[in-house]
Amino acid sequence: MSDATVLIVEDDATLREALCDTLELSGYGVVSAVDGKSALKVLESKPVSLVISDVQMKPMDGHQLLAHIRSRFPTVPVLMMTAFGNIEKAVTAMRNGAADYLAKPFEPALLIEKVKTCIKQTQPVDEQVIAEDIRTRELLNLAGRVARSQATVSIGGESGTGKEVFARYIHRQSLCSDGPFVAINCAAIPDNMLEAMLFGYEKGAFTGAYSAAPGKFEQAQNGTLLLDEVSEMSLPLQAKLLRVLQEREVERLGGRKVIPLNVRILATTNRNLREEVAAGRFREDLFYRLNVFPLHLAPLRERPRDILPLARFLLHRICHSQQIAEPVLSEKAEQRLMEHSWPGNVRELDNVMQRALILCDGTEITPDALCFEMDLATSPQPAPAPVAAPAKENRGRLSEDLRSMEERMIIDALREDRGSRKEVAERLGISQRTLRYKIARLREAGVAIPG
Ligand SMILES: Nc1ncnc2c1ncn2[C@@H]1O[C@H](COP(=O)(O)OP(=O)(O)OP(=O)(O)O)[C@@H](O)[C@H]1O
Repeated sequence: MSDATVLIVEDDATLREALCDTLELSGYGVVSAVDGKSALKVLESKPVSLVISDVQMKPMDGHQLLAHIRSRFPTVPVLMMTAFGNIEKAVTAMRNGAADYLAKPFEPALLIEKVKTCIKQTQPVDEQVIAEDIRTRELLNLAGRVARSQATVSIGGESGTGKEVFARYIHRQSLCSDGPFVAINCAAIPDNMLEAMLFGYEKGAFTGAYSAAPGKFEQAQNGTLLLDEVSEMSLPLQAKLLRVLQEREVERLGGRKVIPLNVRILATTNRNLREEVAAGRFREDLFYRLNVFPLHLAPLRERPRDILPLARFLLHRICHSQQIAEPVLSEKAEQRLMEHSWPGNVRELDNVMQRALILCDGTEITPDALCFEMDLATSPQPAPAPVAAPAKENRGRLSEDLRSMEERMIIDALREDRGSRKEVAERLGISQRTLRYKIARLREAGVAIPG
């Protein structure tokens, strides 16, 4: 018995019943719909693992239904059934994102085999990469191709654009995907600790090194090491990193043994590395080592066709992890999401969706439930009134969540702009005075302010 549910969309009642019976007998949960419109209703109301749809249907044909599913339910695979001999339709469907196709008539055994494969191939929710906009699709395609080489890849782009998502994707598509994926955030760790964490250390190498420990390079052996925010590394440490990358071997701190490395290196940065080199903050030779294959993720506002599929995906991911029913986005809410400029990119969209889930009535997200970060930064209290009362246990948490989100945004922005108050205020869309006031409140509360 499988816990997967298959949705069958077929207007021919006899065939529909035969398909349902075959799948039910094989242990699948089955729901059916007579046309595209009712299929979308089913998808809105319950989680579905796979859709099997006829191509020739009216008024919405299978291709149109596929387009709706790709944009509104991007995580659900679609298996298309085409008339025998109509291979062009099958090719078009595959190009438009169908997982596979079946040419009618087909044997029940073939149906079961294809269903099994499609469901097995469905990626876990945390491995999915949404790429609906042509710019993102092209980049993903490029990432897939470069993944199979051993080239060092640097991934640039504003904060929250999905650089780590792409790095993980490259690892999964690479020849070392069976090996470990190890990430280290170079910005979050003080320099002397970062060195020990990267290269490892022997017992007694420094005060507090009570036992030997392998570094991230060793941990990533035969896999991938992601150097997140690599531009934040100090110049002396950059020199040490360069040596390891050149020699392809590492020595632990306080150790003598040379450990040969077989590690694929990926690096991300939200700064312009060329500018960092020009300003003398980043070594030119290390820049060329890391920049063998540069990929650049555009800000979300420059790939608008990603916004709604990402919003639906993020909603699905949050609801899935919290095991709650998934509300739909109203048309007006979708419009509002499209109008926003997303300075915090996909991470901001994720935050907006998390807040919307707290504020909405549980079935539909309307514009009132969309609380953007600029609203948080400009108003001392959460601005919008909930459409309906949020669940009781969430009421007290709401203002607390919003306040800590605001604090985090201010601190992140200060860190990113290296403490420049003017740029931070501009970026957050608040006056310098308001920013000064908020920083003073944070200091009073004992929060360390960067810069
Ligand atoms: N294309 C995408 N598909 C699915 N989820 C995405 C995508 N892009 C970003 N996300 C989600 O957005 C959030 C931010 O992404 P990520 O951490 O990869 O960004 P980043 O560019 O590495 O950010 P930073 O520079 O701040 O480290 C994560 O929750 C991630 O899962």
